[in-house]
Amino acid sequence: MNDHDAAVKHIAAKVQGFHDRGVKFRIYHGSTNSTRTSPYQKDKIIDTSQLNHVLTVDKEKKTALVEPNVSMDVLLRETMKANLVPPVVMELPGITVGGGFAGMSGESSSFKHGIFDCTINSLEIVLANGSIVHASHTSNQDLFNGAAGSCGTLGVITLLELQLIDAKKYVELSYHPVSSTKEAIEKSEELMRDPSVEYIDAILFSSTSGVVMTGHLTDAPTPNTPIQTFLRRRDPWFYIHAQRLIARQRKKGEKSEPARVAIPLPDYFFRYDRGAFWGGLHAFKYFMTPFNRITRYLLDHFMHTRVMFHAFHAAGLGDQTIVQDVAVPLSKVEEFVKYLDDSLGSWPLWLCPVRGTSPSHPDRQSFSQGTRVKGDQLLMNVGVWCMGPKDYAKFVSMNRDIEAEVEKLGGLKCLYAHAYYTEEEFWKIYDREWYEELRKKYGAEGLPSVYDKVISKPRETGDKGKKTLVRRVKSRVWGTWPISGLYGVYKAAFGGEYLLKR
Ligand SMILES: NC(=O)C1=CN([C@@H]2O[C@H](COP(=O)(O)OP(=O)(O)OC[C@H]3O[C@@H](n4cnc5c(N)ncnc54)[C@H](OP(=O)(O)O)[C@@H]3O)[C@@H](O)[C@H]2O)C=CC1
Ligand SMILES: C=C(/C=C/[C@@H](C)[C@H]1CC[C@H]2C3=CC=C4C[C@@H](O)CC[C@]4(C)[C@H]3CC[C@]12C)C(C)C
Repeated sequence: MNDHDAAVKHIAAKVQGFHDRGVKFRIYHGSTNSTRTSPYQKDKIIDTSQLNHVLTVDKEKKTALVEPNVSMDVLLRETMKANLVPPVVMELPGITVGGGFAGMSGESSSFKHGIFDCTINSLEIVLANGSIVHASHTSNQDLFNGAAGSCGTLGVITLLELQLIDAKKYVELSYHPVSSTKEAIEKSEELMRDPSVEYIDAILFSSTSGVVMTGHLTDAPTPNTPIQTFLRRRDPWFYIHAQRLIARQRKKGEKSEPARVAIPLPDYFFRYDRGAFWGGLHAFKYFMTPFNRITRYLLDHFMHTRVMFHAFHAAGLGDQTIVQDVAVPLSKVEEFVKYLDDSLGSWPLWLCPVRGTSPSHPDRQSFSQGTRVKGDQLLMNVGVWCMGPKDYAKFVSMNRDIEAEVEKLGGLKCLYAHAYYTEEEFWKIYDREWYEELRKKYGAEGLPSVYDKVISKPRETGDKGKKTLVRRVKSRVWGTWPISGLYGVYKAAFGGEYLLKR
C-alpha cells in the first residue's frame, strides 16, 4: 500500500471511530485562511496535515492528482515543472486545495473558468461512516456537487483531480484607469468580451478613481514592456504599484495607451500576498512610523498573508475587522459600492468578476452557488476589508446590515468570513432540501452542518459582573490593535499551536 492509501485508511478509521461515538468533528490542517473563529478542539479533529503531496502531474491529460493540504504556492511550483498551471490559482499562497474546494474561492481567471471548485474533475472522499468513495461529474455526481462549498459537512476530502492548462513564462498585465464604479463595470464587461484576455480584476481606490487590469499569458512580452516582480522584500506591494502606474498614466493624458508590465507567473498569482491586498495598511498605521517604505522592507516577513492570518487569529481580531467578499449581479454593483461607501466609507475595494460554472459544465449546480447563482451566471465579487467598530454589538449589527443589503440585491456572500444569518435566512440562500437529502443519502447527518460551521455565534454583549479597574484597563488595552496585533505577531512567530483548544 502506498503512503497516500495508508494515510487515508488511518483517517477513515478515525472518522469511523467518531461516527460510532457520535463525535461532531472538524477538519484541521494546521492553519486556516478563513477569518472565522473556529473552535478546533484537540480531541475532535481530523488532522489532514499529512495529506500535503502532489501525487502526479499528467502532461498528456493535463491533470494533477493532489492531496487536500497542498497549498497554492506548492501546487503552482509542481505543475509548472510540467509547464502547466491550474486555471484558477487563489491569490493567497497558503490557501489549500481542499479548503478552496470545500470553501468558496475565486480569482481573476474566474470570469472564464468559474470558481476553484469548477476546475476539479473528481474527488476521493471519506464519508461519515468511514467508507472511502469517489465522486466526479459522472459518478456520485450529487455528492461531487454537494461537497463543493459545503465546508466538509458531507465527508473528508482526501484526494482531488485538477484540470490544468498550458503555462507561459509571464502574465502581461495592462492597467486601464477608470473614474467611477460604473466605468469600472462597463470597462470590465467590454474587456471580458475579448477572448484573448485570461485574467481580469479591478481595484477601486475611491468613488472617482480605479483601475481595471487585464492579463494575457505569454512567453514573449511586447517589446519594451518592463518585467515587474512582487514576491521579494524590495518589490512594491501590488496595489501601491497599480495606484502609482495609473497616476503616472493620468498625468500623460486621457488618450495614452494603458500601462503594461510583464509579471512572472508566481509573482502574478500571489501579487496581493505581501500586505494582504491592502490589509497591511492597518498594521502599519498602528505599528510603526511614517517611513512606510522602510517599515515595509524591514517587517516584510510579517506582512505575508500566512503570518498575518496567524497573527490575526492569535490576537483574536476577528471580532474587530469587517472582512467580507460578496458576489452581486453586475447590474447591482454600483448600488452595492454606493451602499458600502455610505455605510463604511472604506477604500480601496476589490472587484473580481466570477462565473458560476465552468464552460465545460455550464449546467452544473453546486452547493457553493447557493440558490442565488444559476448555472453559468456572471457575478462581481466585491471585497471589502476594514476595521469595524470596537463596540461588539455595533460590529455585529454592521455585519447584519451588509447581509441584508446583499440579500436585497440578490447576491451571495463568501462563507470564509464572519456570518450572522438566522437559520431561516441562511436556508433561503442555500438549498436546504437538497442538502438534507444528500446528508441522509451519504450518512452525514451526524457531522456538524454547514450552518453550524459557518455562523458566528454572537457572544454576550451585556456587562457581566462588576467593571473592576483591572477589567476596564484590560479591555481598553486589549481593544487596541497595536497591543493585540503585536501579541498576535509574537504568538505567530513563537507561540506554537494556538488554533487548537484542549
Ligand atoms: N481568493 C479567495 O478566494 C480567498 C478565499 N479564502 C477562503 O479560504 C478558505 C480556504 O482556506 P484554507 O485554509 O485552505 O481552508 P480552511 O481550513 O479555512 O477550510 C475551509 C473549509 O473547508 C473545510 N475543509 C478543509 N479541508 C477539508 C477537507 N480535506 N475535506 C473537507 N472539507 C475540508 C473546512 O472545514 P472545518 O470548518 O471543519 O475546518 C472549512 O469549513 C476558503 O473557504 C476560501 O473561501 C480566503 C481568502 C481569499
Ligand atoms: C495581522 C494583523 C492583521 C491582519 C489583517 C489586516 C488581515 C488578517 C486577515 C486578512 C484577510 C483575510 C481574508 C481576505 C480575503 C481575501 O479575498 C482578500 C484579503 C483578505 C481580505 C485579507 C485582508 C487582510 C486581513 C484582514 C494584525 C496583527 C496587524
